[in-house]
Amino acid sequence: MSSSSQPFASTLDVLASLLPEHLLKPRFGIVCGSGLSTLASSLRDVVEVPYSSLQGFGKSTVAGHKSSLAFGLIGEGKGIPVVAMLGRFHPYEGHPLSTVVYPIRVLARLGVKNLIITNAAGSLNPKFPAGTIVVIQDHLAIPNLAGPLNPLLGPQISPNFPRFLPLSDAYSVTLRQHAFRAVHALGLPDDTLQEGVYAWVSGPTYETPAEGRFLRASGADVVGMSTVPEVVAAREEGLEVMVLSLVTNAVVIPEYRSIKEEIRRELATGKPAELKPAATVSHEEVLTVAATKTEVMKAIVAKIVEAGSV
Ligand SMILES: O=P(O)(O)O[C@@H]1C[C@H](O)[C@@H](CO)O1
Ligand code: HPA
Repeated sequence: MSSSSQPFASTLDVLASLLPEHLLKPRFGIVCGSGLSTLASSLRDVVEVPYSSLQGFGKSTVAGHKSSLAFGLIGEGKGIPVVAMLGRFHPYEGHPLSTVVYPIRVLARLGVKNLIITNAAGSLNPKFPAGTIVVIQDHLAIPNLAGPLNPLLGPQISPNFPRFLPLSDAYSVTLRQHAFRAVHALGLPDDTLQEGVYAWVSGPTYETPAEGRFLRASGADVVGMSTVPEVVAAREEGLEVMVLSLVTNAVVIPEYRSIKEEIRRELATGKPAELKPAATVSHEEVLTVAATKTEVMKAIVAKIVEAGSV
């Protein structure tokens, strides 16, 4: 899609008409993942702009995602202007990839230079239980490997962008360092924050045990249904990017049980085989765990913004 077919001018005009001068040039963008929209509650002087008033924005249809941009200040004194996306768009909702990444491109055009993306994710790493926050150091874009789901497919949005975008440096070293310093400065336990690899899957189904095992064997620590298209577009726009994944559940990867063996035993002993259905994950569980960690996430995000704005 070319830049002329995206309504940037209209979106930016609306924002300029609604925002006071001191909020119009945010230094940081923050994408709030599932259940994490309350990350914006620590902003001061907040102006919230519903996505419905912005041409080019979709509507977020997933529980735990609001549908607005929140502009405000973080930190003491004059404060640092930031913009938070309260709700994102996922391809599984039916949004085209150009819509999924449109808000990121708008943030870049507002002057945002640093982007903190958050998400809720399932853990593939037994050392990362629910509640762990993972600083993402790399990703596996599973849909990109199997089909046309890269947001940069098609005509380039700007002639200034490279046709072949490198991603070996996608995750900002500076911002990741700020995150680990933040945990130390806040006096949080060392295991609050870990680092690892995010596997992007299209969803909306959660993983089968075989898929979980495959992703784990592929080197992924967490898995989720968002984020990677945003990272790719943000890098194309030249932003520094970091991702904080909040582990909300363990991906269910049980030892396989042999039904054949169980029935053989039943026939031999006369004792009925147990039913014991497998454990499952639910979005309610994801939102419940996310809610328990928003204060910690908020504190870490604020410290990263302060450190990244000096
Ligand atoms: O938008 P995020 O990635 O935070 O949301 C996760 C992935 C799915 O959208 C949903 C599954 O529970 O939560
Ligand atoms: N799998 C994929 N996406 C997710 C999960 C999961 O287990 N938890 C939260 N988002």
